[in-house]
Amino acid sequence: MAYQEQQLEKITGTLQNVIFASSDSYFKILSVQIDDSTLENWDEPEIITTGTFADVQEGSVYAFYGSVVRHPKYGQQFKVTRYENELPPDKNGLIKYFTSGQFSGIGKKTATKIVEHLGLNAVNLILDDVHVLDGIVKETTAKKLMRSLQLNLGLERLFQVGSQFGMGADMAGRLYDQYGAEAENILSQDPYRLVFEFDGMSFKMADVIGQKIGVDRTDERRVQAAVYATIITMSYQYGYTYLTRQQLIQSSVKLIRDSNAEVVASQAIERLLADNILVEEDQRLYAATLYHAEMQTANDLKRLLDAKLPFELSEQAINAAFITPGQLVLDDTQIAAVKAGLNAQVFLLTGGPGTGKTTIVRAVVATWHKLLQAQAKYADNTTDFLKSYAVKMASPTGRAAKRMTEVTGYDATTIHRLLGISDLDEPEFNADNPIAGGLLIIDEASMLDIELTAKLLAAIPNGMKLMIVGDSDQLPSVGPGNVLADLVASGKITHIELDTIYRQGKGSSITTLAQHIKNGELPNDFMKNQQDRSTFMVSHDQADQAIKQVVQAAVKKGYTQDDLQILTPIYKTTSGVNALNTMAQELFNPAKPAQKSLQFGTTIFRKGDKILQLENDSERDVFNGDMGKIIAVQYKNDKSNDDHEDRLIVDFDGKEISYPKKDLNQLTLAYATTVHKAQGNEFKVVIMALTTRFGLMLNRNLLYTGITRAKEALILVGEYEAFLHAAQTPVPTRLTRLKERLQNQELAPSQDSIDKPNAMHKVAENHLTIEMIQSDDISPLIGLNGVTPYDFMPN
Ligand SMILES: Nc1ncnc2c1ncn2[C@@H]1O[C@H](COP(=O)(O)OP(=O)(O)OP(=O)(O)O)[C@@H](O)[C@H]1O
Repeated sequence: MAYQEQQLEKITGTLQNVIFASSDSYFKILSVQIDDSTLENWDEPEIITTGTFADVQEGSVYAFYGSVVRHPKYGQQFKVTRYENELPPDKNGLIKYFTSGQFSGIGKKTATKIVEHLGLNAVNLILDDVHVLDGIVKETTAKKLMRSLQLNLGLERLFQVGSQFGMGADMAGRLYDQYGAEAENILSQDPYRLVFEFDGMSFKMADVIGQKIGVDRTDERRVQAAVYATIITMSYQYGYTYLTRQQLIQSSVKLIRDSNAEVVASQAIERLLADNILVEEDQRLYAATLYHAEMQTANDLKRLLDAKLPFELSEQAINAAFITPGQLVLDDTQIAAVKAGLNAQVFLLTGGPGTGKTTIVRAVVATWHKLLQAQAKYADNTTDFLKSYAVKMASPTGRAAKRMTEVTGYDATTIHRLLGISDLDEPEFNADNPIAGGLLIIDEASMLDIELTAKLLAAIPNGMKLMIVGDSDQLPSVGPGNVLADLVASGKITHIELDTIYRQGKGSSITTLAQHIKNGELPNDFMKNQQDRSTFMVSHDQADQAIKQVVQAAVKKGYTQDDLQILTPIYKTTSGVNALNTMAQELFNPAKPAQKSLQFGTTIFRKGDKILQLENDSERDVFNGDMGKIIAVQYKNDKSNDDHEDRLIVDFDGKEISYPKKDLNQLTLAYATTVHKAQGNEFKVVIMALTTRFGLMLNRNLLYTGITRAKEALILVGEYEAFLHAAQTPVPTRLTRLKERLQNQELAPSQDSIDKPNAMHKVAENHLTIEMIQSDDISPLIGLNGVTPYDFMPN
């Protein structure tokens, strides 16, 4: 810390009162009476002091280190970098401190005894080991004293210990929240443990601490953390569910940096296997969570495929109830898709843009409801019956869910919400508490990763039909797994691919382009401008200016920021997300004089800005990829701001969400986004930038996903070679085993055919085949007395 000390001023003073304490961070504003200070130009007896503080006590004396800053509204304040509780320097003072009322059960006699036995360093000795009080005070008093001291001083000490290791107060605060008093010990004795347990602790950070405290490079705790960090990082970076042993060792060696690294890495793998942190299967090494997710997905699919259906709908029953949306004439594949959607226990529907996926979903939902309505009149309780067999619809993104609701007229939600997943807890709906309904339709399935899929499938009860809809040529999920492609490739699940493009008019040449890209080529007319597609071929260095001109022209034509989306593969470079966002913000929402704004990192947020949510936040019900608009910027001193914190209010399709400044890391400007972040969203106009500078990012699925986000017009900017290279380059293979598990039936003995009861199964305990046959062949349905196949037909 000495290196900072030279530039920092010091104030020793008594905390008079806490003017403000943030409810969700450790930020506080204090009024401090100065006893002593190094400040040269300060004549006032008090100073307003701001910073990150633990549970500081009014009336206590502290030493604050920091500097005087000028607040635009409130003038000069002392901004604290670190602080210490100035414990009284003599025995009498210390006795007074213990009897100040902060520590219940300690009177003058006990306080004197403690100070006499433990001396002036009593507080630190107690914090280090409560047993120093053995024989001095009763065990219960000792414990209480320890707890109060920890509350008052433990976090404070952790801030200091953390700062020695270059750890920010925010992280130290989170550590304290998770481990309490133990945090300091963990940091200074076994920081590598945090790589396994603490969200946000990278191996690199733990290693900085580990090296400072002198942990040997081949120490097994260090090596195990390196191996674990490697498998997790690679799985999430490349989307793998497993690594080969050789891959894992080779990559771990780079972190371990020791001549003996290969040997110790192998030993660490064995240890991690023994501890069930890794799982090995046929020379493949999995992080246990991913192994179980993959296994569970395969098991649950088999369970659903094997489960008895509550009823099967005959060809005739379906034909009779069949609803075709919008008077269309469906082709044979489409008709087969609707029937499979109604009948197959698990059904996969894939197809490119404009091939009719949404149309099929509409037909399935409408026909299902018609069948249900007809059947409901025979149920004991119509409402319960309709609820038990209702259609549920969900999608990985909020936007896609909203679109499903719009096109079908029925409720759709995010998968997170459907399952009741909150950030830390297990999902509310799971194998023991399954979701209810008769038919579940999942859209945008290309975005499903293996972990979410496992959670989703676990919560589906036997007999509930599952229809999975997606475009398998889009980018695979951000998280590990290659779920949609693996399901299709397994050949074990009823699958229909729609390949006739029906979209006409605006956006139709985009679907044709998509078809070519899918085949690994660019069409001959790629460079020829169409009514809905144009190309501006420029070098990488000119691309940002070209995009600027296109945006300016679009703004002139009356397109809004909602209509238009810039897509590019990466964040950095002049044609990356960051630079293009700054450029587009100036065009769509330029700064006005005296306008409020909040800065986070290098981003300046203003009212009216288009923004993107970067992570799942189930508490606020916003998810990675959701787009919204800033509708208010509030300063902490605004009269209307009761919370006294700087914040943004963001509107997500009618849902208003408030972000205190410390949560602004969840948001970014969204005029430009990566293609990955745009998956699941659609826009009227897409401007997509690709240049050869984007190198390894260029692949077919990226280009395909980007251009298929455009509904009405597509403008391609960049280098022809980059577009061609992307079209010709298949997406890198992901190491996953879901396909093989399904094919080889490598399924663990499971509770496959145990029926999980839910409301629906009570009705459906007996299997019913609804056909145009004599009712003698039909088992009686509990609660559905008198049902005949004719009841499933239209009136
Ligand atoms: N058999 C058909 N005959 C005529 N038009 C059709 C047929 N099937 C679908 N369409 C029309 O084609 C257009 C695209 O269909 P739809 O929106 O269902 O496709 P999609 O696969 O969901 O596309 P996207 O993934 O791009 O949303 C719609 O306007 C739809 O009405």
